[in-house]
Amino acid sequence: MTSKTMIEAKNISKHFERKIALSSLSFSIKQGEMVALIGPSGAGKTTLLNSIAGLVPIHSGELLIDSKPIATYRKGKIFAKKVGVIRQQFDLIGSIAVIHNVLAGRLADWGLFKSLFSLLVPQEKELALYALERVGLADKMYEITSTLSGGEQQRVAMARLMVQKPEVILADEPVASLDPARAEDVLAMLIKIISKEKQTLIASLHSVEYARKYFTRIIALKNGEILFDLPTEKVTDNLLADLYRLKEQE
Ligand SMILES: Nc1ncnc2c1ncn2[C@@H]1O[C@H](COP(=O)(O)OP(=O)(O)OP(=O)(O)O)[C@@H](O)[C@H]1O
Repeated sequence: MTSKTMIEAKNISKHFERKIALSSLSFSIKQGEMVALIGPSGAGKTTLLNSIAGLVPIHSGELLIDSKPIATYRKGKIFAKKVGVIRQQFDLIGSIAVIHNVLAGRLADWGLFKSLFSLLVPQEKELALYALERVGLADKMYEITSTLSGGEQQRVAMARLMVQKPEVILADEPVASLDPARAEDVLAMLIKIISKEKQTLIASLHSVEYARKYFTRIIALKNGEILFDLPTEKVTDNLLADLYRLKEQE
């Protein structure tokens, strides 16, 4: 069975005033791929993820999500079912119980009334419980979100994504704020959930070790350009040395 193409970038470029953040990038990503975006600080990783998330507009080129130009989606329910984002700040509401943050993943499917009513009487509680069990937080369902540790909040954000079930998940440095043991744990959990649901993952990472261990494909960005785009097993130490070499050493 051939998988469908979920994301297709054709010569996309983005600049901030005179700074070129993305320089004519082209690639395509199929359903079910696990793609790590690596590269030195300022390479354009966040900008690329934000472009695919529809958070920053590109200046030129074409960006297709599930074969349709991103601009045709507008912001809304249909896009939320296609693309979900885990950001470094997790975008959780700290002052409400964990269950409400998890069920916020259902907003794309619920009408306004059901969404508001759910704040009083949580709707589809079993769904939230199932997702929280999967990330090992079932006992924290009614705790106020801001009282959880950074790692736990990261897992709440993941439970919310499980409930939202977008086809593509974009994660910007998903484990940067966690200690190494917790980071591995969270990353392994994320990969497991995503492969089971046949979702597509694109994550930016500073850890080459994690990129090699958990992802099937690595796209390396440097100065807004793709330095290499290869299946993980083809990424050599020489290529990595080139990627992270400082300018004065070139
Ligand atoms: N809002 C902005 N305004 C101006 N310049 C920006 C803006 N966002 C990003 N840039 C610039 O675009 C380039 C790419 O930034 P980006 O954040 O995408 O890199 P990155 O690879 O994610 O870096 P890091 O690994 O440090 O997060 C950088 O030179 C950055 O300074």
